[in-house]
Amino acid sequence: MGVGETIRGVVKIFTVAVTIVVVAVPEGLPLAVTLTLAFSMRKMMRDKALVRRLSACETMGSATTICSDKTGTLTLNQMTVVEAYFGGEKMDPPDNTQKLSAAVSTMIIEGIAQNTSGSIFEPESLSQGGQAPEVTGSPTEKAILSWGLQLGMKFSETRSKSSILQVFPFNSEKKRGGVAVQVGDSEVHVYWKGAAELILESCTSWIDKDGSKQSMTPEKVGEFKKFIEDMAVASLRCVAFAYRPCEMSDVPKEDQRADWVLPEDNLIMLGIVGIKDPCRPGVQDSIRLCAAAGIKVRMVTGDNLQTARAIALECGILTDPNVSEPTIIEGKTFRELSDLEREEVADKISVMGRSSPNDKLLLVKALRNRGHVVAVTGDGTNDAPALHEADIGLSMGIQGTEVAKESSDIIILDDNFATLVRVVRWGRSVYANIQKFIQFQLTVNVAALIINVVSAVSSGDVPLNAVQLLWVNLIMDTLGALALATEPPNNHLMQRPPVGRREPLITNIMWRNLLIMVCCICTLLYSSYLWPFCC
Ligand SMILES: Nc1ncnc2c1ncn2[C@@H]1O[C@H](COP(=O)(O)OP(=O)(O)OP(=O)(O)O)[C@@H](O)[C@H]1O
Ligand SMILES: [Ca+2]
Repeated sequence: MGVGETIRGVVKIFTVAVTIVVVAVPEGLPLAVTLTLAFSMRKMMRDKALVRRLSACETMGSATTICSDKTGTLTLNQMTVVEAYFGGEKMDPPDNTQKLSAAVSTMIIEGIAQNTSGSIFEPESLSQGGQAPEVTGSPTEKAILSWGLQLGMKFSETRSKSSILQVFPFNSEKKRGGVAVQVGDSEVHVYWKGAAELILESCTSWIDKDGSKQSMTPEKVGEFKKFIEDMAVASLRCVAFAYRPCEMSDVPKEDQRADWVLPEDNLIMLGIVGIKDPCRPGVQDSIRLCAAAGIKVRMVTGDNLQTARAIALECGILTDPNVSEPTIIEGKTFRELSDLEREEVADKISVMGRSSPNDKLLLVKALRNRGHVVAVTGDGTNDAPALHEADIGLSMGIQGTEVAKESSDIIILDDNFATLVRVVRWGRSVYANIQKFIQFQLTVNVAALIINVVSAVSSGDVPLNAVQLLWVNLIMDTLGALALATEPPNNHLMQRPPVGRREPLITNIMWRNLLIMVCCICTLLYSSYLWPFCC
């Protein structure tokens, strides 16, 4: 045998090998995955969800549980003060201060105007019947400031009467915010405002409607608690106002004042307000849709447990009003469990009240350890760790802070729970489209592989050479990917359980279809090839 012939033989073996590799590798897959992700990302944008990490679309489709915030996501975030309890009595309507003495009213108004992170813009034309004052700030602050206006508060005037010495801004961890103001030369007032039952615990006395200070007897504590409970059952957010007088001599000098920790014990209770934040319309339907899709929705909120329960009942997360721990649990109780106990309890939790952002993180960790694919919503800066830890972090486009948005995979532009459910639908469609493409591609590849290998072994030659096969692949892959990747979601997708973490991408049914199709294709091709020999 000559050298030329040997080389030709080697080249032939090489081309056959290349041909077999070309048919065996599903080159179209990355194209199809990217196409379907990019396509649904654009569609999701129209549905008010901005995808930051492409693969999150697909992960969202396999989510088994959603831990959702309450405020703004399940509710409208339009808060108004609808109940108030000051001077030891309920005010009816909540802006009726007739029973309160002037001193008490002044104190309440000073507390509202100074102890706030919001602001009020008072247009000058108001006196001539012009525009109404404009209130800005977080929804809770806005509600309280608007209520202050109803009480007759003159915002800038009240603020100019005293000067602020120190501020402790509200945070979700401590659930309270405070301020120290100097009135006159030596008088200092420290105001606190925050989660009602927590503030109540720090109070040792209360202010009567005539302005006299009464000590906080167990009966009175019971009365306050009853009032908080009643408001919470009516799904109101409860915020308490407390106060403590100080002397200028107790306040550190100006150069050390930055480290001054505002005194938070021995407070005097001024009163409590109940803030209504209605459920979003349509939230019930979305939650029902999730239930049908096998996704458990859990509410994690900073609000009082009873308020959380009432809202959860309203929007359908809970159906039985008498559920108990651990279905409905307080953040503190959950925090104090051991890692193992937490994992056991996590599965059962539907509502977590009075939670801090760290509790959210613990819940996400516990659920993930149980094998769940967890989607979490968050808005605050300190929600960032939970958003990071979750399989899919969803931040709020309107209420969310930049930090939360940066840590999230998807931004829900309208803060609405219904959008979240639409994201799940798109996610499932991405997953289904990828599955369809894989099935198509594998069927063709396996059939082509069998035919090529059998021909190569039996005759030493292949039916189509490498270049021809590449052409076929090019056309088939791109068009196939385009067709299958852009298929829109259908309703059937939301009626089956989530795929979760463990389910294989290629299911048994897909293998079965694949085998049947491969058998059909091979039989057809071989019989058409062998037919002339038989006749
Ligand atoms: N600006 C505020 N000043 C004082 N107290 C507040 C303020 N905002 C909220 N609170 C109190 O803190 C509690 C909840 O605070 P937190 O910020 O943790 O919840 P949230 O994030 O607003 O709620 P969610 O988790 O449902 O979105 C409320 O129940 C209320 O009593
Ligand atoms: Ca929150």
